[in-house]
Amino acid sequence: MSKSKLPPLIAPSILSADLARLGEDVQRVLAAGADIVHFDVMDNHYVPNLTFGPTICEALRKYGIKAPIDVHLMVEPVDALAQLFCKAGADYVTFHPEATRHVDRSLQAIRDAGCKSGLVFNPATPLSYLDYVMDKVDMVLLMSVNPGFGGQSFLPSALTKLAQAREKIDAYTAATGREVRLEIDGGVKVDNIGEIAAAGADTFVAGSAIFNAKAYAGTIQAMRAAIASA
Ligand SMILES: O=C(CO)[C@@H](O)[C@H](O)COP(=O)(O)O
Repeated sequence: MSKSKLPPLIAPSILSADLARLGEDVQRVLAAGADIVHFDVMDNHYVPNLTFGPTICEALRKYGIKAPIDVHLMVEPVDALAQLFCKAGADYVTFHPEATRHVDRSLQAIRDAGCKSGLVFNPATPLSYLDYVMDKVDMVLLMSVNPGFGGQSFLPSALTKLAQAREKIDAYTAATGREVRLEIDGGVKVDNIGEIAAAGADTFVAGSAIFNAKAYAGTIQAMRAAIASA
């Protein structure tokens, strides 16, 4: 197992934010030290839950949120919504490869729209998709829960998969010089983030662990300390 050489990014998932005061809550979590905003888009079709669309992303930009917005599409089909999120101010747009017919084309379309692109892997989705499209991927997102809901427990099998993804990304970076982020999402807490970092993640989505904490800054600092000592 090897750690990533990229600086770690803490990405609070707004699924667990105070949705009645979203702009304010996102500003608070960024002021507390978060790096990027993780935006979980659910369509009640690809996953059995329904959240927010591009208008909310646009509203956060209008409210003054300047941090990168990392949109995780749990939707099927992918392409039309991906385009709308790029127009609405997203920086990263990631999607599940099995939710689109043409993975390569969907990745390219996101890049053409000016965003960074990425693929998301459910616990049982094979990483082999990456072997064919790594040149068009800026972010690999591994789900450590089955997607659809916040507050679930981290699946330990994700640690092995993280190490496998780390190996693929490191080999790719060594051959091309291009960096690809490795993000983990689901059940990430202060007490397991160290072993998650040691397995190779560099971008850490945390919803309930941050937004349900009384002190956002204390939780984010504790996460950074655990990552640093992993
Ligand atoms: O995408 C998802 C769930 O589908 C995640 O982003 C969760 O929202 C993370 O929440 P916690 O497990 O950290 O509470």
